Amino acid sequence: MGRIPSLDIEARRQACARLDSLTKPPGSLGRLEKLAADLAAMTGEPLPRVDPAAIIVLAADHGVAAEGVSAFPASVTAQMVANFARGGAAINVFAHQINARLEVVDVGVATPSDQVPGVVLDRVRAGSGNIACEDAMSSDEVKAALEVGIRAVERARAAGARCVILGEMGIANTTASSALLAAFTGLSAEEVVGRGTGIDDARLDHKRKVIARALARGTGDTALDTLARLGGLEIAAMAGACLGAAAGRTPVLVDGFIATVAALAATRLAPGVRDYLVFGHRSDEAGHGEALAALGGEPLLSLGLRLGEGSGAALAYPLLASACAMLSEMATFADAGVEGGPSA
Ligand SMILES: Cc1cc2ncn([C@H]3O[C@H](COP(=O)(O)O)[C@@H](O)[C@H]3O)c2cc1C
Ligand SMILES: O=C(O)c1cccnc1
Repeated sequence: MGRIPSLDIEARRQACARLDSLTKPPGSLGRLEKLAADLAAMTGEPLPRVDPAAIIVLAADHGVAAEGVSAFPASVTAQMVANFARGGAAINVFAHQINARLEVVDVGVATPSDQVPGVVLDRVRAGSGNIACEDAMSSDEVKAALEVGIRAVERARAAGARCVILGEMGIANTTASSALLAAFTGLSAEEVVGRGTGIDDARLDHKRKVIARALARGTGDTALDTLARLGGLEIAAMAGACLGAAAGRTPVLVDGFIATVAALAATRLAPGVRDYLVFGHRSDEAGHGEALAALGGEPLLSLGLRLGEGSGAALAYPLLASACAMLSEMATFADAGVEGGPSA
């Protein structure tokens, strides 16, 4: 992976000039105009394109599931991987709608997905350690997981992808994500804990205590160390995917809570990643607002989703495609003979 390039100011300038020459009052397409200009700056293309999109779902298990922090058993991770492979999950449906390539990568499901056709096996270890009482993984394992994400983005780009959507599957990963968010921001367990798959009040209180125990073991001196102590294999892989996409000027459409925390981790590893992030939606998971605030992210959609898998980002993708189409396909005042253009 190379260094992360700066945004292309000249491509943004050209995109902005064109936006003002199109047959509409200046600024009347609101955030779509900013999105078009941002995508030009990211890609270095005055007329950017985001099609085709590629969705990468990273899957792994979490030792902390043994603490009873999820409404579902850890075995659901492997079962959902099989469901993704058969095409039956929400993300399969949304991927199909936006004609996106969907790849499911086993980074560390407890039971290897080697019997599941179509799943990419790029395993670092069989599930992470229980962060309540041990590190999630070693520093070398974090580095290996980052590489898994970088490789997945390289495959997507080789297949022609111009935009990457990162999704995840891993029972108990909202616990690890909350712990990471607290470590990166200095917030308390109370401020970052959420209901994940839908736990009740008693379990929420227990989950908060589990996160507090994990944080009390120490949060690490570097972002890599924090990921090793409190993270998860798929979260580290998603962070690596953000690094790889940014290095190749490929916009990353960020999903919900877990994906946003992974993106935050990536920016702590390499601040330049931030320039390549577009935020798809505001999740109902309690800590998502804090994760977005830490990144200064303004999501496109707010639909009350709390699923993950990349689902909210996939739903937001048509807005990116519309921004690009608007910029390249609308007529200018001059072309259309409409009065009142920029030079009038
Ligand atoms: C059937 C099913 C499908 C899912 N798809 C995504 N998640 C989401 O829920 C999990 C995180 O919540 P928690 O931390 O409470 O376990 C992750 O796997 C996430 O991707 C799912 C969860 C379930 C049960
Ligand atoms: O926002 C998310 O990514 C999320 C929220 C709850 C459960 N799983 C994922």
